[in-house]
Amino acid sequence: MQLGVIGLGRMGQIVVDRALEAGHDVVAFDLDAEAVATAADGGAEPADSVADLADRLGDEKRIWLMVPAGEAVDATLEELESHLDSDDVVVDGGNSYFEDSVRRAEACPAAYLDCGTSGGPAGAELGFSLMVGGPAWAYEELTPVFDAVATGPDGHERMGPAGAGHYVKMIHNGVEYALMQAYGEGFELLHEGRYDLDLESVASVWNNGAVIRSWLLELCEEAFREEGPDLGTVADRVEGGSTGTWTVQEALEQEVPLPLIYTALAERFGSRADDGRFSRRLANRLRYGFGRHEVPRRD
Ligand SMILES: NC(=O)C1=CN([C@@H]2O[C@H](COP(=O)(O)OP(=O)(O)OC[C@H]3O[C@@H](n4cnc5c(N)ncnc54)[C@H](O)[C@@H]3O)[C@@H](O)[C@H]2O)C=CC1
Ligand SMILES: O=C(CO)[C@H](O)[C@H](O)COP(=O)(O)O
Repeated sequence: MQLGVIGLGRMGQIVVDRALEAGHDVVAFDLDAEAVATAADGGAEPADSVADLADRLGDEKRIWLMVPAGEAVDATLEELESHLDSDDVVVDGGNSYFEDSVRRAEACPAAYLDCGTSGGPAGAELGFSLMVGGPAWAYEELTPVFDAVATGPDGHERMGPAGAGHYVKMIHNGVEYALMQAYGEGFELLHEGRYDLDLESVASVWNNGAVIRSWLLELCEEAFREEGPDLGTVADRVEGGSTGTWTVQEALEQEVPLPLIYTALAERFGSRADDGRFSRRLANRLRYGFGRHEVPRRD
Protein backbone atom coordinates (compact mmCIF):
# COMPACT_ATOMS: atom_id res chain seq x y z
CA MET A 1 0.00 0.00 0.00
CA GLN A 2 1.08 3.57 -0.60
CA LEU A 3 0.99 5.57 2.64
CA GLY A 4 1.52 9.28 3.20
CA VAL A 5 3.01 10.15 6.59
CA ILE A 6 2.88 13.74 7.86
CA GLY A 7 4.92 14.46 11.01
CA LEU A 8 8.29 12.70 11.14
CA GLY A 9 9.38 13.23 14.74
CA ARG A 10 10.08 10.59 17.38
CA MET A 11 6.89 8.67 16.58
CA GLY A 12 6.28 9.48 12.90
CA GLN A 13 9.73 8.25 11.90
CA ILE A 14 8.91 4.88 13.45
CA VAL A 15 5.63 4.72 11.51
CA VAL A 16 7.66 5.37 8.34
CA ASP A 17 10.35 2.80 9.15
CA ARG A 18 7.96 0.04 10.13
CA ALA A 19 5.70 0.65 7.10
CA LEU A 20 8.73 0.53 4.78
CA GLU A 21 10.06 -2.62 6.46
CA ALA A 22 6.71 -4.31 5.82
CA GLY A 23 6.97 -3.48 2.11
CA HIS A 24 4.66 -0.47 1.91
CA ASP A 25 5.57 2.62 -0.13
CA VAL A 26 5.80 5.77 1.97
CA VAL A 27 5.57 9.42 0.95
CA ALA A 28 6.81 11.58 3.83
CA PHE A 29 6.41 15.23 4.81
CA ASP A 30 7.37 17.32 7.85
CA LEU A 31 7.81 21.07 8.34
CA ASP A 32 11.38 20.20 9.29
CA ALA A 33 13.34 19.48 6.07
CA GLU A 34 15.94 17.46 8.01
CA ALA A 35 13.26 15.06 9.20
CA VAL A 36 12.12 14.62 5.59
CA ALA A 37 15.70 13.93 4.53
CA THR A 38 16.06 11.28 7.25
CA ALA A 39 12.88 9.58 6.07
CA ALA A 40 14.14 9.73 2.47
CA ASP A 41 17.46 8.15 3.53
CA GLY A 42 15.43 5.28 4.94
CA GLY A 43 13.61 4.74 1.65
CA ALA A 44 10.59 7.07 1.78
CA GLU A 45 9.65 9.37 -1.10
CA PRO A 46 10.13 12.94 0.14
CA ALA A 47 7.40 15.58 -0.26
CA ASP A 48 8.02 19.30 0.19
CA SER A 49 4.51 20.29 1.28
CA VAL A 50 1.19 18.77 2.31
CA ALA A 51 -0.16 19.49 -1.19
CA ASP A 52 2.88 17.83 -2.78
CA LEU A 53 2.36 14.76 -0.57
CA ALA A 54 -1.30 14.59 -1.60
CA ASP A 55 -0.40 14.88 -5.30
CA ARG A 56 2.16 12.09 -5.03
CA LEU A 57 -0.42 9.75 -3.48
CA GLY A 58 -2.83 9.78 -6.43
CA ASP A 59 -6.34 8.32 -5.97
CA GLU A 60 -7.50 6.53 -2.81
CA LYS A 61 -5.12 8.33 -0.51
CA ARG A 62 -4.09 6.77 2.81
CA ILE A 63 -2.51 9.36 5.08
CA TRP A 64 -1.14 9.00 8.63
CA LEU A 65 -0.78 12.17 10.71
CA MET A 66 1.81 12.03 13.52
CA VAL A 67 2.02 15.72 14.40
CA PRO A 68 1.56 17.24 17.89
CA ALA A 69 -2.04 17.18 19.13
CA GLY A 70 -4.08 20.38 18.76
CA GLU A 71 -3.50 23.15 16.23
CA ALA A 72 -1.03 21.20 14.09
CA VAL A 73 -3.68 18.55 13.37
CA ASP A 74 -6.28 21.17 12.39
CA ALA A 75 -3.76 23.06 10.26
CA THR A 76 -2.73 19.88 8.42
CA LEU A 77 -6.34 18.83 7.83
CA GLU A 78 -7.14 22.28 6.48
CA GLU A 79 -4.28 21.97 3.96
CA LEU A 80 -5.38 18.47 3.03
CA GLU A 81 -9.10 19.23 2.72
CA SER A 82 -9.25 20.23 -0.96
CA HIS A 83 -7.23 17.09 -1.90
CA LEU A 84 -9.50 14.58 -0.15
CA ASP A 85 -12.71 12.76 -1.03
CA SER A 86 -14.80 10.00 0.50
CA ASP A 87 -12.60 7.14 -0.86
CA ASP A 88 -9.62 8.46 1.07
CA VAL A 89 -8.61 7.60 4.64
CA VAL A 90 -6.84 9.85 7.15
CA VAL A 91 -5.42 8.38 10.38
CA ASP A 92 -4.56 10.63 13.31
CA GLY A 93 -2.05 8.60 15.32
CA GLY A 94 -1.25 11.36 17.85
CA ASN A 95 -2.65 12.02 21.30
CA SER A 96 -5.59 14.14 20.18
CA TYR A 97 -8.46 14.94 22.51
CA PHE A 98 -11.28 12.53 21.59
CA GLU A 99 -13.90 15.27 21.18
CA ASP A 100 -11.60 17.03 18.69
CA SER A 101 -11.45 13.75 16.78
CA VAL A 102 -15.25 13.47 16.68
CA ARG A 103 -15.43 17.04 15.32
CA ARG A 104 -12.69 16.38 12.74
CA ALA A 105 -14.28 13.12 11.62
CA GLU A 106 -17.53 15.00 10.90
CA ALA A 107 -15.76 17.78 8.99
CA CYS A 108 -13.22 15.69 7.04
CA PRO A 109 -14.16 14.81 3.43
CA ALA A 110 -12.25 11.51 3.83
CA ALA A 111 -12.93 8.65 6.26
CA TYR A 112 -11.23 9.60 9.51
CA LEU A 113 -9.63 7.15 11.94
CA ASP A 114 -8.58 8.35 15.40
CA CYS A 115 -5.77 6.07 16.47
CA GLY A 116 -4.43 6.06 20.02
CA THR A 117 -0.81 4.95 19.87
CA SER A 118 1.02 3.43 22.83
CA GLY A 119 4.57 2.15 23.15
CA GLY A 120 6.49 5.39 22.72
CA PRO A 121 9.71 5.82 20.74
CA ALA A 122 11.12 2.91 22.75
CA GLY A 123 8.51 0.74 21.01
CA ALA A 124 10.25 1.03 17.65
CA GLU A 125 11.46 -2.56 17.55
CA LEU A 126 8.48 -4.24 19.17
CA GLY A 127 5.81 -2.18 17.42
CA PHE A 128 3.00 -0.16 18.94
CA SER A 129 -0.34 -0.88 20.55
CA LEU A 130 -3.02 0.89 18.46
CA MET A 131 -6.54 1.77 19.59
CA VAL A 132 -8.62 2.85 16.58
CA GLY A 133 -11.95 4.65 16.26
CA GLY A 134 -13.92 5.37 13.08
CA PRO A 135 -15.64 3.60 10.18
CA ALA A 136 -15.12 -0.18 10.02
CA TRP A 137 -14.39 -0.17 6.27
CA ALA A 138 -11.57 2.34 6.71
CA TYR A 139 -10.10 0.34 9.61
CA GLU A 140 -10.18 -2.82 7.48
CA GLU A 141 -8.65 -0.96 4.55
CA LEU A 142 -5.75 0.24 6.70
CA THR A 143 -5.25 -3.13 8.43
CA PRO A 144 -2.04 -4.00 6.50
CA VAL A 145 -0.52 -0.72 7.70
CA PHE A 146 -1.78 -1.23 11.27
CA ASP A 147 -0.28 -4.77 11.19
CA ALA A 148 3.08 -3.20 10.28
CA VAL A 149 3.06 -0.29 12.73
CA ALA A 150 1.63 -2.30 15.65
CA THR A 151 3.28 -5.34 17.23
CA GLY A 152 1.31 -7.35 14.65
CA PRO A 153 -2.37 -8.27 14.12
CA ASP A 154 -2.92 -8.55 17.91
CA GLY A 155 -1.49 -5.08 18.50
CA HIS A 156 -4.41 -3.14 17.08
CA GLU A 157 -8.18 -3.16 17.34
CA ARG A 158 -11.14 -1.05 16.30
CA MET A 159 -12.63 0.30 19.52
CA GLY A 160 -15.82 1.79 18.02
CA PRO A 161 -17.01 4.88 16.14
CA ALA A 162 -15.25 8.22 15.80
CA GLY A 163 -13.49 9.29 18.99
CA ALA A 164 -13.42 5.81 20.55
CA GLY A 165 -9.74 5.24 19.75
CA HIS A 166 -8.53 8.45 21.31
CA TYR A 167 -10.96 7.98 24.22
CA VAL A 168 -9.37 4.61 25.05
CA LYS A 169 -5.87 6.09 24.68
CA MET A 170 -6.76 9.01 26.97
CA ILE A 171 -7.80 6.59 29.71
CA HIS A 172 -4.72 4.44 29.02
CA ASN A 173 -2.65 7.52 29.84
CA GLY A 174 -4.62 8.10 33.05
CA VAL A 175 -3.71 4.56 34.08
CA GLU A 176 -0.09 5.30 33.11
CA TYR A 177 -0.07 8.30 35.50
CA ALA A 178 -1.41 6.20 38.39
CA LEU A 179 1.05 3.35 37.79
CA MET A 180 3.97 5.78 37.64
CA GLN A 181 2.78 7.34 40.89
CA ALA A 182 2.43 3.94 42.58
CA TYR A 183 5.93 2.82 41.57
CA GLY A 184 7.26 6.24 42.58
CA GLU A 185 5.73 6.01 46.04
CA GLY A 186 6.94 2.47 46.63
CA PHE A 187 10.50 3.31 45.62
CA GLU A 188 10.39 6.52 47.69
CA LEU A 189 9.56 4.53 50.82
CA LEU A 190 12.25 1.97 50.00
CA HIS A 191 14.71 4.84 49.48
CA GLU A 192 13.80 6.71 52.67
CA GLY A 193 13.02 3.62 54.76
CA ARG A 194 14.90 1.60 57.32
CA TYR A 195 17.09 -0.64 55.14
CA ASP A 196 19.96 0.40 52.90
CA LEU A 197 18.54 -1.05 49.69
CA ASP A 198 19.85 -1.29 46.17
CA LEU A 199 16.78 -0.07 44.28
CA GLU A 200 18.00 -1.36 40.92
CA SER A 201 18.23 -4.83 42.35
CA VAL A 202 14.81 -4.53 44.01
CA ALA A 203 13.33 -3.53 40.64
CA SER A 204 15.17 -6.38 38.95
CA VAL A 205 13.89 -8.97 41.40
CA TRP A 206 10.35 -7.61 41.12
CA ASN A 207 10.63 -7.78 37.34
CA ASN A 208 11.36 -11.49 37.60
CA GLY A 209 8.05 -13.08 38.44
CA ALA A 210 6.59 -10.57 40.92
CA VAL A 211 2.91 -9.63 40.76
CA ILE A 212 3.85 -6.02 39.98
CA ARG A 213 6.31 -6.74 37.13
CA SER A 214 5.73 -4.55 34.08
CA TRP A 215 7.41 -2.50 31.35
CA LEU A 216 7.19 0.61 33.53
CA LEU A 217 8.98 -1.32 36.27
CA GLU A 218 11.67 -2.34 33.76
CA LEU A 219 12.03 1.37 33.01
CA CYS A 220 12.40 2.03 36.78
CA GLU A 221 15.22 -0.53 36.83
CA GLU A 222 16.83 1.19 33.82
CA ALA A 223 16.49 4.61 35.52
CA PHE A 224 18.31 3.42 38.68
CA ARG A 225 20.99 1.73 36.57
CA GLU A 226 21.58 4.78 34.36
CA GLU A 227 21.04 7.62 36.87
CA GLY A 228 22.25 5.93 40.04
CA PRO A 229 20.40 4.78 43.16
CA ASP A 230 19.54 8.40 44.18
CA LEU A 231 18.46 9.30 40.63
CA GLY A 232 21.44 11.65 40.39
CA THR A 233 20.55 15.03 38.93
CA VAL A 234 16.99 14.12 37.90
CA ALA A 235 14.81 17.07 39.00
CA ASP A 236 11.70 16.92 41.20
CA ARG A 237 9.49 18.11 38.36
CA VAL A 238 7.14 16.23 36.02
CA GLU A 239 6.05 17.84 32.75
CA GLY A 240 3.15 16.89 30.45
CA GLY A 241 -0.32 16.43 31.88
CA SER A 242 -2.85 17.07 29.11
CA THR A 243 -4.02 13.48 28.69
CA GLY A 244 -4.35 12.98 32.46
CA THR A 245 -6.31 16.21 32.77
CA TRP A 246 -8.76 15.07 30.06
CA THR A 247 -9.16 11.72 31.84
CA VAL A 248 -10.02 13.42 35.12
CA GLN A 249 -12.38 15.88 33.40
CA GLU A 250 -14.20 12.97 31.76
CA ALA A 251 -14.41 11.11 35.09
CA LEU A 252 -16.00 14.17 36.73
CA GLU A 253 -18.48 14.47 33.87
CA GLN A 254 -19.36 10.75 34.10
CA GLU A 255 -19.36 10.87 37.94
CA VAL A 256 -16.86 7.98 38.04
CA PRO A 257 -14.45 8.27 40.99
CA LEU A 258 -10.77 8.07 39.97
CA PRO A 259 -8.89 8.97 43.16
CA LEU A 260 -5.58 7.40 42.10
CA ILE A 261 -5.44 9.02 38.68
CA TYR A 262 -6.53 12.37 40.11
CA THR A 263 -3.87 12.17 42.84
CA ALA A 264 -1.17 11.29 40.32
CA LEU A 265 -2.18 14.29 38.20
CA ALA A 266 -2.25 16.58 41.24
CA GLU A 267 1.22 15.37 42.28
CA ARG A 268 2.46 16.16 38.78
CA PHE A 269 1.07 19.70 38.90
CA GLY A 270 2.39 20.09 42.45
CA SER A 271 5.90 19.19 41.31
CA ARG A 272 6.05 22.36 39.21
CA ALA A 273 5.92 24.92 42.02
CA ASP A 274 9.37 26.53 41.69
CA ASP A 275 9.09 28.18 45.08
CA GLY A 276 7.80 25.18 47.05
CA ARG A 277 4.13 24.36 47.60
CA PHE A 278 2.21 27.28 49.15
CA SER A 279 -0.22 24.87 50.83
CA ARG A 280 2.63 23.00 52.56
CA ARG A 281 4.25 26.26 53.64
CA LEU A 282 0.96 27.42 55.14
CA ALA A 283 0.46 24.06 56.92
CA ASN A 284 3.96 24.44 58.32
CA ARG A 285 3.11 27.92 59.72
CA LEU A 286 -0.32 26.80 61.02
CA ARG A 287 1.32 24.11 63.16
CA TYR A 288 3.13 26.96 64.91
CA GLY A 289 -0.20 28.85 65.15
CA PHE A 290 -2.05 26.13 67.03
CA GLY A 291 0.78 24.12 68.58
CA ARG A 292 3.77 26.43 68.86
CA HIS A 293 5.70 23.80 66.86
CA GLU A 294 8.98 24.97 65.45
CA VAL A 295 8.67 26.46 61.92
CA PRO A 296 11.33 25.13 59.52
CA ARG A 297 12.35 28.17 57.42
CA ARG A 298 13.98 28.36 54.01
CA ASP A 299 17.21 30.27 53.34
N1 LIG B 1 6.53 10.52 22.25
C1 LIG B 1 5.68 9.63 22.77
O1 LIG B 1 5.97 8.90 23.72
C2 LIG B 1 4.29 9.49 22.21
C3 LIG B 1 3.73 10.49 21.45
N2 LIG B 1 2.45 10.35 20.98
C4 LIG B 1 1.82 11.41 20.20
O2 LIG B 1 2.29 11.35 18.86
C5 LIG B 1 2.30 12.67 18.29
C6 LIG B 1 3.72 12.99 17.82
O3 LIG B 1 4.58 12.88 18.93
P1 LIG B 1 6.18 12.88 18.79
O4 LIG B 1 6.59 12.17 17.56
O5 LIG B 1 6.69 12.43 20.11
O6 LIG B 1 6.44 14.44 18.61
P2 LIG B 1 7.75 15.14 17.98
O7 LIG B 1 7.74 16.52 18.53
O8 LIG B 1 8.94 14.29 18.17
O9 LIG B 1 7.42 15.18 16.42
C7 LIG B 1 6.40 15.96 15.86
C8 LIG B 1 6.80 16.26 14.42
O10 LIG B 1 5.71 16.91 13.78
C9 LIG B 1 6.26 17.95 12.97
N3 LIG B 1 5.19 18.92 12.74
C10 LIG B 1 4.64 19.78 13.63
N4 LIG B 1 3.65 20.48 13.05
C11 LIG B 1 3.59 20.04 11.76
C12 LIG B 1 2.78 20.39 10.64
N5 LIG B 1 1.81 21.31 10.75
N6 LIG B 1 3.00 19.76 9.46
C13 LIG B 1 3.97 18.82 9.35
N7 LIG B 1 4.77 18.45 10.37
C14 LIG B 1 4.58 19.05 11.56
C15 LIG B 1 7.44 18.49 13.74
O11 LIG B 1 8.32 19.18 12.90
C16 LIG B 1 8.01 17.20 14.31
O12 LIG B 1 8.97 16.62 13.45
C17 LIG B 1 1.81 13.61 19.41
O13 LIG B 1 0.42 13.78 19.30
C18 LIG B 1 2.13 12.83 20.67
O14 LIG B 1 1.33 13.20 21.77
C19 LIG B 1 1.71 9.22 21.20
C20 LIG B 1 2.24 8.20 21.92
C21 LIG B 1 3.55 8.24 22.50
O1 LIG C 1 1.10 9.03 25.24
C1 LIG C 1 2.22 8.93 25.70
C2 LIG C 1 2.64 7.71 26.42
O2 LIG C 1 1.61 6.77 26.48
C3 LIG C 1 3.16 10.08 25.52
O3 LIG C 1 4.43 9.84 26.03
C4 LIG C 1 2.55 11.32 26.07
O4 LIG C 1 3.30 12.44 25.66
C5 LIG C 1 2.48 11.27 27.59
O5 LIG C 1 1.44 12.08 28.03
P1 LIG C 1 1.70 13.28 29.06
O6 LIG C 1 2.46 14.33 28.27
O7 LIG C 1 0.32 13.71 29.44
O8 LIG C 1 2.52 12.70 30.18
